[in-house]
Amino acid sequence: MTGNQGQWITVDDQGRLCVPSRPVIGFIEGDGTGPDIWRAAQRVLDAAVRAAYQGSREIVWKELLAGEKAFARTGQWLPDQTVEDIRKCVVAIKGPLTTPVGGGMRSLNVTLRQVLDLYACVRPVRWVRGVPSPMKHPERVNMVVFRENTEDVYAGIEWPAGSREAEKVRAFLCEELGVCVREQAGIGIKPISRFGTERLVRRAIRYALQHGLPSVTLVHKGNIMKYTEGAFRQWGYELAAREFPDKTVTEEELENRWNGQAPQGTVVLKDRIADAMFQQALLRPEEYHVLATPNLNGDYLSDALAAQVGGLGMAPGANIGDRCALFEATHGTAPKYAGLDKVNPSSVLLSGAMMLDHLGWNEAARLVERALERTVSDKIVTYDLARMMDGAREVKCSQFADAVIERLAP
Ligand SMILES: NC(=O)C1=CN([C@@H]2O[C@H](COP(=O)(O)OP(=O)(O)OC[C@H]3O[C@@H](n4cnc5c(N)ncnc54)[C@H](OP(=O)(O)O)[C@@H]3O)[C@@H](O)[C@H]2O)C=CC1
Ligand SMILES: O=C(O)CCC(=O)C(=O)O
Ligand SMILES: [Mg+2]
Repeated sequence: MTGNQGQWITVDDQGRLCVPSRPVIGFIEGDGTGPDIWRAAQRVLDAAVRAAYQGSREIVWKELLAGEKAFARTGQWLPDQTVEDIRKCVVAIKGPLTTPVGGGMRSLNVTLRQVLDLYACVRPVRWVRGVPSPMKHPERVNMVVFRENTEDVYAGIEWPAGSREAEKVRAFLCEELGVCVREQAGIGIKPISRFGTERLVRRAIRYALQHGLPSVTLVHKGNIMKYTEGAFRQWGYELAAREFPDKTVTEEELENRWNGQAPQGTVVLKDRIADAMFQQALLRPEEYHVLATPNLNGDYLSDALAAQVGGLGMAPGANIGDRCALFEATHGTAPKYAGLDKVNPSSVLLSGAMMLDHLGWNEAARLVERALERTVSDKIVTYDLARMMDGAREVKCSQFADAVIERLAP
């Protein structure tokens, strides 16, 4: 029990959640447009839980500080208490947090993923009926990105051009390894490990098997970055052959052994070079289901795929580890709209629906999704969708939440 009558979620030794009827769930409001979208989403999530369970279940929210609000109140951008509280809550949800470009502090979003070891960034990209899209057939886009969340160039190992450290690394490379890097070059390191790759690909394959999805595609740039992205591909295939020998077939096996028909209950494991994957996602989206990617490819791909189903306002996500999960939209703080009660809260709302599914509260999750779809079908939308839609009624972020709540009733 906690002071406010909520109860802690616990995790058993198999990694399964034990969710009480009044779980304490942490939330970080976020910077920029974060407070607007969070307030809107929180109201809808509470209403959906009430509608689904008539008071027998309820989320007890616990605010956790990070970003500008944390700095203003504590002098720290990411207080240790926040990290500790997410560990304690096991499940939390956050708004976007600002990261300065070209200097200043490292990303708080990336730091949270690293310190909590939330190694899989899971971003489902699915079209909601009625949402305007640049695709002729947005309904064909239905993919889940599994992005490695702790390694790659996001590891934060880099030095500015001309710094003592960059010069030292340059000298080492030249003297010890015979590799010359131009003077006045900024230097970054891109670590990709077998361990990090295997746990991500394992999770992606398990997800595809559990959800009956036909394929998992490893998205890499292994022709150029042979020992990082190329290794990601290689380790992914090796993991599948070792741990899922009867459950995965490669494209080669599919053709040579199975005549193009994958056996029942198996997943086809493919790989695509990242640049080609972007055009495949536009031209033949129906051939892709789960995408397993290193960190940077997944970052780029998830925003591009979001555009195919209506934009960043419709793009949910989750950062998942073996114990904790932190849900968040794919997009950032959209600072030019901060405080205007304008942007689309659907991404964080759909992230909330993912969170409800994670808790096993599937009924409430389905209510959220259905009410959102009904609202868009009634052409009640925020500015981002309104500008692509004929005859839409453009509403504010908070009014959109009101409209979704009105449509929650079964
Ligand atoms: N996980 C996180 O917390 C993330 C944080 N960031 C951080 O956010 C800051 C801003 O990044 P930026 O590159 O501008 O990217 P953003 O994702 O914040 O915004 C880019 C554009 O996407 C559209 N958009 C974003 N959110 C919404 C929404 N809820 N509804 C409708 N449209 C939306 C807007 O398009 P339009 O202009 O066409 O209206 C916006 O200008 C940076 O500091 C960055 O580091 C970025 C990504 C993730
Ligand atoms: O941390 C940031 O500021 C950006 C992160 C990002 O773009 C993402 O996670 O998709
Ligand atoms: Mg991104």
